[in-house]
Amino acid sequence: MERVVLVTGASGGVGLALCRRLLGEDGRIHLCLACRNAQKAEATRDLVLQEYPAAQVSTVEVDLGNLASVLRAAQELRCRRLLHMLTTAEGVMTQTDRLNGDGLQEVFTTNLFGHFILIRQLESLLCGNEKPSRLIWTSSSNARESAFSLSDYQHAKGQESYSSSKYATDLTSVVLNRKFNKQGLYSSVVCPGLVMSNMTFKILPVFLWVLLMPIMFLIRFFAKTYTLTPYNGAEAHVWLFKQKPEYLDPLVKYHSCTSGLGKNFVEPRKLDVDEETAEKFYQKLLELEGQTLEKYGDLLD
Ligand SMILES: NC(=O)C1=CN([C@@H]2O[C@H](COP(=O)(O)OP(=O)(O)OC[C@H]3O[C@@H](n4cnc5c(N)ncnc54)[C@H](OP(=O)(O)O)[C@@H]3O)[C@@H](O)[C@H]2O)C=CC1
Ligand SMILES: CC(C)CCC[C@@H](C)[C@H]1CC[C@H]2C3=C(CC[C@]12C)[C@@]1(C)CCC(=O)C[C@@H]1CC3
Repeated sequence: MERVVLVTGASGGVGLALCRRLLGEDGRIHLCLACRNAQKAEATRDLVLQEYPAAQVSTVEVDLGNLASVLRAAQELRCRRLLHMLTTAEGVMTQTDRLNGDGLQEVFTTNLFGHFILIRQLESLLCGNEKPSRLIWTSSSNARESAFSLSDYQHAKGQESYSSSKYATDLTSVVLNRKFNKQGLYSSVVCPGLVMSNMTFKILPVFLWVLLMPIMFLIRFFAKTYTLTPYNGAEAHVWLFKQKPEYLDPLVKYHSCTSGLGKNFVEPRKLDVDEETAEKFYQKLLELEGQTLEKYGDLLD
């Protein structure tokens, strides 16, 4: 049976590189590109098919920062009936987090809660299959406990919404394993390292990064997480794709690394999470999910 792999944030950066690399690893997979914009999704599909003309590639439109869009996408995916792996590679990092149309913090929703709802809505496809299914969350080395607080888990009050959302991602993955491993669903978190992408181009302009490139190649001899290209950044995702999920440690983050001479490898590092906090946070996510489903009852089957 073909394996169906859904990649969010597939239109650029690590997500697009991951799509290409997965097809290079296994041309028999069915790749589903999840993008927030239908035109971009089609353009990405064309790009991937140019490289792998025989590949099975479909698209689904989903804005992960918009819960109605997430529920509609889940409905559509449920109709397609199969899903074996979901990997997140979308993300927003901004100094000015704000409320979205659902009245939730944008960074929290896009980086975590939209995916949480998507996964919960796709539970029937992901759980109880003959072979284990898997989730791969793109987290970050920037996930910091100090940025996260249970009382303000959407990070409405602080200035570190990105770090908070990534820490929340790590917590969620730990609990998802506890709840769903028995049903054959396994979750892992990865960090792509420092990658030149639209995200980093918002921190410094492209020309500055280009000027800094020789320095960064030198730094890479000492800092292995300077992966620099999206291709290298997707190393940990691709490595996980090839592992048996039931043998992975749920309390580990898998870091994409690149040596000074450009060789890619994966480094597992223990997650800095308190399991009790993780469980409490998960209960809060369930509460928020309840409110969301009540609000959007018309989008449920
Ligand atoms: N770059 C880096 O150094 C690091 C990145 N990461 C993480 O890696 C992941 C990928 O980042 P990277 O490839 O660098 O970033 P990019 O900005 O290049 O790519 C982000 C992708 O997410 C999509 N996206 C953004 N917002 C939404 C949304 N609301 N709904 C659906 N899709 C959305 C973008 O789509 P569109 O094309 O429409 O904008 C794009 O395809 C992120 O989770 C990021 O946090 C972690 C550590 C370091
Ligand atoms: C090459 C250096 C001489 C100059 C670069 C300095 C900084 C702009 C970068 C150093 C470490 C980077 C980093 C990120 C952004 C850019 C830096 C601060 C991230 C925060 C990007 C998003 C993440 O998820 C984690 C990254 C950690 C490292």
